[in-house]
Amino acid sequence: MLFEIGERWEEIVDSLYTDVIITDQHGVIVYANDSTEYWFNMKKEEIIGKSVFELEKKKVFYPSIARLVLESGQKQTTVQQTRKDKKLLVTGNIIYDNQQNIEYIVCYSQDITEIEKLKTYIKRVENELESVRKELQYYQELQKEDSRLIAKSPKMQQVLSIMDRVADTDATVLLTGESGVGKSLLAEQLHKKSHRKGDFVAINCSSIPESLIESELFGYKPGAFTGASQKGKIGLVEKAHNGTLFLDEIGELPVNVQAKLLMLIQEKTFYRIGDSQPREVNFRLVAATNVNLEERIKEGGFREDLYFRLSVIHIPIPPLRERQEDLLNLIMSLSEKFNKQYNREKEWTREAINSLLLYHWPGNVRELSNIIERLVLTVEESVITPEHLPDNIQTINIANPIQDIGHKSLQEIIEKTEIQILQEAREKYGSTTRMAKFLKVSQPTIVRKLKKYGL
Ligand SMILES: Nc1ncnc2c1ncn2[C@@H]1O[C@H](COP(=O)(O)OP(=O)(O)OP(=O)(O)O)[C@@H](O)[C@H]1O
Repeated sequence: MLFEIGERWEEIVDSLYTDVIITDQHGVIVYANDSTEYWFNMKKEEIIGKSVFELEKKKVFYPSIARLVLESGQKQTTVQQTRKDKKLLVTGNIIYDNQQNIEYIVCYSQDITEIEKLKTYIKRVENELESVRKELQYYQELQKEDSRLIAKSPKMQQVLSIMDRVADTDATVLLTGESGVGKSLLAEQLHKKSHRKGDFVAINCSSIPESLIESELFGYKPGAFTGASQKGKIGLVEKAHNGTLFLDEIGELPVNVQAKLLMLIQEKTFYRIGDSQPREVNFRLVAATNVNLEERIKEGGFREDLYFRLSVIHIPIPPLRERQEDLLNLIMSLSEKFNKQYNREKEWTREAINSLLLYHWPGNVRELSNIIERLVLTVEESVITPEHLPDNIQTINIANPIQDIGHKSLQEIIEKTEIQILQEAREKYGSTTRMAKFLKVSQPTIVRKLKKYGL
């Protein structure tokens, strides 16, 4: 038996949470259910008899769905904003008379305020997630670089702490130190930590012929000189725009180019060769050298004013022999690197490592890296022993150290011998208490010495 709605249909429609509005063919509201009062903040009696055009104008709701239906002549759905700041998904449907003319428009809606809020929230969270992801990626990259850089010794920690403090400034940095101490690697680190958008552009001033260095740095205008490219050339200075320009071996820069570099640092402008138009650039300058620039100045090979400009932040990098604490880590990390690179699984005897630890490394990390690479690559046996090491890297014979003095100072020999004895005592006795008893010193002395040598 069919359910008889009869006159109770109004009661039923009023009980809906959804608002229902019916207009005539002119957009005049002829019916509104109870929910309408809540959504539009108006009494039903105020709504009924009003034109949707008028209510739309007063922003009771916007846009009017009935208007959209009347204008298009067909069913419409849209998102509507009410004056209670709600968002409704409204649909307007047409009821035709017998002649197929529009008789009524029935409009009903669904509250999507929460969905819209949720959408905005999800969008915001997605954006935040994206920026966190980017930041994480940045720090992972940095950590990858950091893990390449072994710098646990107090002296290197001091270097890193100065670098951290100046990284995001524009200050020019001068890195000095013997060849192979890691100046280029540190310059690259400085760029990474600087958050500069541009590239890290490096040039080794000693590896480019004097006649070419100016055009390499500053570029030239098309056809600027005989043999110049017809297209002209962008110099490294321009390539480093918004980034870092690293001038390695700055002591080798020809004096005439030094003058141009000085102008560039002071005025942030330069001229391409053959060009009369000044160009502006913004970069961070990092320079490095293993020569004594002050002596170069005295000899007339380096401009003093440029030196003062370059050394705003002067960071001396200590030689490897002054960072004994890093040595073992470097040996381990470099052999892991080359084992991986050449698909080898070479191991070291304790004696071979001892010999490396006792050597004074005049060529610094580069020399250490070259030797480890060569040994990992060329030793046939799976274990590297002292016999595989180059002749100049030999353990000091404790029984007769005088034979192995070479060019070492007494202090160096004492330190290296002490390291060797400490290592052997630890191997044999294990605990610092037993080591102290055997070596006839106090246990705190043993602890202090182990710490001093990073053992
Ligand atoms: N602290 C370190 N940790 C790991 N690797 C290092 C470290 N220092 C230097 N190296 C490595 O040693 C090699 C030499 O370093 P780098 O070229 O930076 O030295 P440099 O001081 O710039 O030398 P030069 O004055 O001859 O240009 C590079 O392969 C570099 O990656």
